[in-house]
Formats: sequence, C-alpha cells, structure tokens
Amino acid sequence: MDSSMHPYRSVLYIPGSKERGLEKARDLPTDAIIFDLEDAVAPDAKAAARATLVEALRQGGYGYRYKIVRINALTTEWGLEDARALRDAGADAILLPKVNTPSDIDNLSDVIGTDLPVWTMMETPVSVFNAREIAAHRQVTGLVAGTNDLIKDLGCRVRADRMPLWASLQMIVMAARAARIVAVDGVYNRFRDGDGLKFECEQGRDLGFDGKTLIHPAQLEIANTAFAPTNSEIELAGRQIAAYEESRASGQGIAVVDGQIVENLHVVSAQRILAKAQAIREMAAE
Ligand SMILES: CC(C)(COP(=O)(O)OP(=O)(O)OC[C@H]1O[C@@H](n2cnc3c(N)ncnc32)[C@H](O)[C@@H]1OP(=O)(O)O)[C@@H](O)C(=O)NCCC(=O)NCCSC(=O)C[C@H](O)C(=O)O
Ligand SMILES: [Mg+2]
Repeated sequence: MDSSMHPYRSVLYIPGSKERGLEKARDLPTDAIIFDLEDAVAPDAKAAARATLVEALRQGGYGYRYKIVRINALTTEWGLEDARALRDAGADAILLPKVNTPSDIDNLSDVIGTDLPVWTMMETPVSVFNAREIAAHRQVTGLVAGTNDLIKDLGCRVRADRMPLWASLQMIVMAARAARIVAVDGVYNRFRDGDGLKFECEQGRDLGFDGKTLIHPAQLEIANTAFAPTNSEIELAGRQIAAYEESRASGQGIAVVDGQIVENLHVVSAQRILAKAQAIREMAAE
C-alpha cells in the first residue's frame, strides 16, 4: 500500500517495558502502534525497556501496522541514548515528546539523520502556537495531540465535551492539513468506558483527525469504526462522483444528488472517502 494512504484510525500505545503487550500487538487490529519509552515507562525501567523494544522490533511480526517509537525528550537523561538505539531498529517513525519548536526536531535529526520520518507530540501550549512551523518541518509526517499534558499545562478542567481543548485540537488539525500530514487525537483515559470513548472518537473525527491514540486493546474496535467511512457515506460518494461525471459530460458544472449540489470540490471529498475505504480493505487483506 502507498504509505501516504495508510489509515491511522487506531494508534495504540504499548509501554516498551511490557513484553506481553509487545507480543500481543502482533495480532491486534490496530492501524499503528506507538511503542512507548516515555511516560508509560518508569525511570528505573527505561534502559531495560529500550533493550526489550529494540529486540521486539528486530524480531518483527507487526505486519501492516505502522511502527512508531516514542523516545524520551532529548533534554532528559534517556533521550539521546533512545534516539541512538532506535534510529536503525526498524521503526517507521520516531515520535518526539514535549516538542516546542522546529529546532527540537533539528536536534533529533542531528542524531537520527534526516531520512527517518518524525512525528511530534503536540502537548505544550508553545507547541500549539508553533503548530504550523512544526508541521511544516521537512522531516515531520505526523502530529499527535497529547491531551493529558496539555490539560496539565493549561490548568484547565477535564470536561466530557473537551471544550477547554477545542482551540488546541483545531490548531493541531489545521497545521497538519496545511502541511498535508497525519493528525491523531489524544487518548481517552477511562479505558473501560466505551460510551465515553465513542463520543470522543466521533468528536475527533468530526474535527478532522485521522484517528485516535489508544491505551488498551478494548478501545480498538470503537476507534476503527468511528474513523472509517460508513457504508452510507461510501454509497453516497459513489453516486456523487457518477452524477458529477454525468453532468460534466452534458456540459454542466454542477450535479444534484439527494437534493444537494455536487461541485468539483465535493467530488474531491467523495474520492477521498472511497480511497480511505479502499485502503482499509487492502490493509485488512494483508
Ligand atoms: C492501562 C493498562 C495499565 C491496563 O493494563 P491491564 O490491567 O494489564 O489491562 P488488562 O488486564 O485489561 O489487559 C488485557 C490484555 O490486554 C493486554 N494489554 C493491555 N494494554 C495493552 C496495550 N496498551 N497494548 C497491548 N496489549 C495490552 C494485556 O497484556 C492483557 O493481555 P493478556 O495477557 O493476553 O490478557 C494498560 O492497558 C497499559 O499499560 N496501557 C498503555 C498505557 C500507556 O501506554 N500510557 C502512555 C501513553 S498515554 C500518554 O502518554 C498521553 C500523552 O503523552 C498525553 O500527554 O496525553
Ligand atoms: Mg504527554
């Protein structure tokens, strides 16, 4: 599959220290994995987790799942060694936490080179203000909302509707869309609350995110469903494209489907829906 078409409906964090999770993920229906060396790993377990993760990646077996490694920030005592150990370990991308400015990514490039894609955590107020420049960095291919850290730094309330985060979430999506890269929403901490997760997934989808970061396998199906085109969206997209082609053939610039106009820009959206559905089908067949 063309990597630019890869779906990111579900992006599952797995602590690098948890061998059972690293093993289990080889069979989980997750579009991408974030192998975590940062907040999910206790300070005295960092070195062992790094070695465990390098070995798991060497063994492979993660199939179609996009493999992202979240290292510790380079300003920590573990970051530099993480970057050195992981740059050639077989990951598809490195995820850098606590990014504030594009120069943080340049510092990482100095260690890992400029070929390996970099994703960035968007989890500080400064990163949100600099979102456009961070997303435009030549090595950055994905943004991940770090909503727990954002809530901590903003000093805002945790609300079910996430109102205090709306501005930040929209800035992250806008920056990603302007740079044509991936944007993934933050985690839902109450991992046994399916209804709450469904609400947040649908909200993130409606805001424009490609998918959601997750912390437990029980969350996968809800995210995979919420961020996939529905059958009725696929069916409507097909009819819109057909109707538009027909109207163009008869010299018209506009078609009407189900009482709504269809112009060339709507055709672009319809084509995107069909391409995403196709990419999901291809991935499932791998
Ligand atoms: C939250 C957990 C600690 C819960 O773990 P546990 O109590 O073991 O759950 P279960 O017993 O229900 O697990 C059932 C089986 O599923 C496997 N499992 C659990 N979680 C994962 C996972 N994430 N990936 C793969 N497999 C997983 C268990 O091993 C069980 O398997 P089996 O033995 O076959 O029954 C735990 O889920 C967990 O640690 N989750 C990840 C937490 C994490 O990564 N946090 C950091 C990322 S979030 C973050 O940092 C936020 C961001 O930076 C921000 O600022 O917002
Ligand atoms: Mg964080």
